Amino acid sequence: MTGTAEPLLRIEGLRTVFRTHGGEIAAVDGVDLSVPRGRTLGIVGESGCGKSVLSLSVMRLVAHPGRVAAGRVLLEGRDLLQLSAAEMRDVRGSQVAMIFQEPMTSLNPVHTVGFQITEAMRAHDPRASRAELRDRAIEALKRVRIPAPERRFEEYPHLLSGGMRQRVMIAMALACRPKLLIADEPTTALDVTVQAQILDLLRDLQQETGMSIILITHDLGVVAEMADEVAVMYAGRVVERAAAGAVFDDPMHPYTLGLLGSVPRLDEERETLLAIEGSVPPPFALPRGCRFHPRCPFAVEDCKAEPPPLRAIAPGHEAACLRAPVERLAA
Ligand SMILES: Nc1ncnc2c1ncn2[C@@H]1O[C@H](COP(=O)(O)OP(=O)(O)OP(=O)(O)O)[C@@H](O)[C@H]1O
Repeated sequence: MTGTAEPLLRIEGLRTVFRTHGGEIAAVDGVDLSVPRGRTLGIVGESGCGKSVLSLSVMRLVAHPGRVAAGRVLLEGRDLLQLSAAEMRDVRGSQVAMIFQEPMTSLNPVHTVGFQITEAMRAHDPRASRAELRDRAIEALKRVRIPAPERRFEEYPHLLSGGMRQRVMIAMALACRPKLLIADEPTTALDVTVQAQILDLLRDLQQETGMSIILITHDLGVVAEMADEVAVMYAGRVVERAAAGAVFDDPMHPYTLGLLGSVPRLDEERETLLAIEGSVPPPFALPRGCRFHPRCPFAVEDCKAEPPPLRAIAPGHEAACLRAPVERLAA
């Protein structure tokens, strides 16, 4: 990753497992990542590759029968996995906040928007008066560019459009000025125009506040627009990691090439592939060796032996592939 300054968040050797009838499975299996201050890390990969479990692990919100089995999640050097439940509650919202794909499931339909924002604020500042909280909540609605915030404050969530609901969620998430915002598919449920508005808003808010963002998405267009750094996940592991420009211009892992819908050719033009065949194997049916090898057009016998570690292929650009960079393989 670029930059030498200490990152805001460093994830080391994270492993999150679920107990199932067939035994314990690892949905996140040895992930190392870092998020620089004020920057956006995009985490991409197909459905089921472990993106959401990774973010829930950072928030310590993995529900039973799941648990974080190993690793460290260092926020400014402090390991969140070692905090007491009370300390972690304090970190959530005040230092790290999260927004999800479908805001309606996170907003309570029986309470007004204002009530929900002020309750979230009260949890972190129990001594604030009602009037103070109201003012702050309206301020928070203004920050996310919600028109007529005083009126919206009194309304119930179902009266708002999907885009407005996501703005309310962002307002709640940012109310306590977190240093890190985790956005899990924040625009997936929205139509394209609204999607662009929400991404613009997140970018503006990042400029204003200097917060870091982890943006989780299966949409490479969103990542291209937003991310400074990109981590590509496959079957619970990071398979490629670099500055966003490098991942898009010079992808080195065959899976990334597949996601980008392109294969390298001698004349350096890209030829479109319809899709990578097959799907992400579930954690209980992982192939030996490289987890991508059954779907990989470049796989050789050695790929079936050991899982390849992430290694630097170019400065600041890592890939977990014996054959990387695969551009060379086209020659
Ligand atoms: N409660 C659970 N019990 C067992 N396995 C689980 C549980 N929750 C998630 N998993 C497994 O963990 C793996 C990763 O899931 P995760 O939701 O993180 O993927 P994702 O990349 O975020 O996909 P999506 O975009 O569909 O949410 C999946 O194979 C899933 O089956």
